[in-house]
Amino acid sequence: MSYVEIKGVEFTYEDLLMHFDLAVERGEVMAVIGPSGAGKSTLLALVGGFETAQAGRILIDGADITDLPPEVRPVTTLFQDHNLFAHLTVIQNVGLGLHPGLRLMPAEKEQVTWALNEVGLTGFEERLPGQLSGGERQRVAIARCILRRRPVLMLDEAFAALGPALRKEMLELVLSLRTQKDLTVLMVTHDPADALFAADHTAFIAAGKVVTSGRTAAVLASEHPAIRDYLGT
Ligand SMILES: Nc1ncnc2c1ncn2[C@@H]1O[C@H](COP(=O)(O)OP(=O)(O)OP(=O)(O)O)[C@@H](O)[C@H]1O
Repeated sequence: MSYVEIKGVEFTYEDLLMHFDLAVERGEVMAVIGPSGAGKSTLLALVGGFETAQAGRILIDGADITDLPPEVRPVTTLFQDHNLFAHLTVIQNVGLGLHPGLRLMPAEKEQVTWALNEVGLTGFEERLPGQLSGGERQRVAIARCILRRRPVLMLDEAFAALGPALRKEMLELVLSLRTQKDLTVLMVTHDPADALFAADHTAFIAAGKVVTSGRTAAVLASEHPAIRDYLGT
């Protein structure tokens, strides 16, 4: 049995019927690529519980999570934007990973300090998001994710707005956290280079279905017309 199992999961938006089957092994990074509107974000939303499957089951570590509300799923998601509250300091934003209130007990503050250190942001505690670079803001959001201690981390084009060098740096951080914290990572990206760099396996999605999945290099080299079209090669 795979660590994450998405089995016959169906969801419809207007005229697009999506039907997903996908298995992700424990500790791997799986990239999800495919054309705009293919259903990549919807797939992540279904796993995260922000959308509810109309049919099929989602299992994580053997437990059926299909009907659980998002906050109790063993999953945390990092989006491209809107991960942080602009009026809250770094420490408050990260502290939200522990509980929804803003008053942190000393032991909680210690945990936040630990998480900020893990992402290389010691000394940034009292800044507001507006006083950080894009990469630093995503580091704050990652710190909150690791504080939530969920075994599955999902990235929805989380680094798409960053330049190539910074994107690589952020992916390196994710890879190192994956190893240290035994995370399983599902990562939507539009950049095949990101998939090649970070992902053991890649799933190619088109028109609401997983067209193919396998080793990243093999998927990117596939002769499947939809993949060649998408890559423009
Ligand atoms: N809230 C919504 N209401 C209605 N339709 C939606 C909604 N969200 C997404 N859709 C539609 O569902 C389909 C899949 O969208 P989704 O965002 O999952 O695609 P995607 O592969 O992530 O695209 P992109 O790469 O552009 O982010 C699209 O046709 C989109 O227009």
